[in-house]
Amino acid sequence: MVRVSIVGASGYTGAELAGLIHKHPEFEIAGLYVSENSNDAYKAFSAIHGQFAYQIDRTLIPISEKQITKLVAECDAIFLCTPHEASVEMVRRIIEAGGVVFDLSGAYRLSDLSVINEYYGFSHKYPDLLNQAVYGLAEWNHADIRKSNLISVPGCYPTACLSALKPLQEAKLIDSNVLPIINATSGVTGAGRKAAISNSFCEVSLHPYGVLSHRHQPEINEHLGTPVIFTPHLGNFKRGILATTTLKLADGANAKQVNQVYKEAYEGHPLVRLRQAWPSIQAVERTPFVDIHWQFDEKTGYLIVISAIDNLLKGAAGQAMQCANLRFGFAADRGLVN
Ligand SMILES: NC(=O)C1=CN([C@@H]2O[C@H](COP(=O)(O)OP(=O)(O)OC[C@H]3O[C@@H](n4cnc5c(N)ncnc54)[C@H](OP(=O)(O)O)[C@@H]3O)[C@@H](O)[C@H]2O)C=CC1
Ligand SMILES: CC(=O)N[C@@H](CCC(=O)OP(=O)(O)O)C(=O)O
Repeated sequence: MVRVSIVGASGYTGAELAGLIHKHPEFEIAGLYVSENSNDAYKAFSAIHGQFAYQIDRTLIPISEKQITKLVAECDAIFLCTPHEASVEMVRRIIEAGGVVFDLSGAYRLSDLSVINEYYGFSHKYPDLLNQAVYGLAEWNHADIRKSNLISVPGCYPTACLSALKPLQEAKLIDSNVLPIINATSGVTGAGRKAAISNSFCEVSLHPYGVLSHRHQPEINEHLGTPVIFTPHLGNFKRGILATTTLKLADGANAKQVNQVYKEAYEGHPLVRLRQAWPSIQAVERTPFVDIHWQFDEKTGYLIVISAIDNLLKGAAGQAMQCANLRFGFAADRGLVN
């Protein structure tokens, strides 16, 4: 069995991951951790996440950045389900101690230090590690994920958007003179478990945020290889993301070519479902899949692509599990689909 520890296990993505590992035939939980001064230190994991009562009988252990190194000797891999700033330092310590880390935060997803500073508001101290990090978009980077000790798991919106757009970009079917426009809506778990006025029950309706300034725009740009306009929205539901992209196809490109590139890109990748109907959040909620469907308008030359994921699964814990499967030599979907 592959023994793994989860830091940030009281949070939403950490809890999902604990659930996935608990039922995985090849992995087992070595330990569940929270921060040094956490209000949840020494509480039972299932006291916070009641769905795991009588299933995952574990205590949340507090851990400091400095103590993280000791985990490396006690398990085969560490998942960081922690805030970006906390991950920066913990990743460095794990890698220096010879460990394997799957970081769910945005700390190691971008390569340009000035872009990190602009969008995350801190200066990154470890440019060498940024170069070493493999971006864990599982269907696209599986060969590198298998060999890496530092896997940076993509953000939730980028997973939905890149899954929809990469087949077209790789096949050069997008008109490079017209930026793809992405409008995406997320459920409130996307913002994490910590209390905030903007995420409280009576404040959430359906509204845009981070317009022209969200950190996922440079993440999509970098890993797609072409700039986009990305506008996120918050919706009044718990989990899921639906992303609608409107883009102009390159001159001469047609519907048949589009169908073919999607088919070829995702042949043999069972967690991507090329649907014959428009995706919905209901169809992906609590599943590890990304659903994609598209339609070409011959009159205007524009293509509409819609993708949907569960932000906590394909957008976070599910994809982290896919990466861990690949890194430890299992099929990408092992333990994720029955
Ligand atoms: N929610 C989502 O849909 C997605 C989230 N992500 C990213 O994944 C990470 C986790 O997100 P999410 O689960 O939503 O966040 P939550 O706020 O729900 O959970 C964060 C967890 O980290 C712990 N934590 C905070 N600071 C530290 C620290 N210094 N050391 C150790 N543990 C710490 C918290 O516990 P405590 O503070 O009590 O110690 C808690 O367990 C974030 O970086 C987020 O950006 C990525 C994709 C999707
Ligand atoms: C609804 C909501 O607030 N969503 C989060 C995205 C969560 C996520 O995937 O992203 P990171 O790992 O990059 O934080 C946001 O917009 O900040």
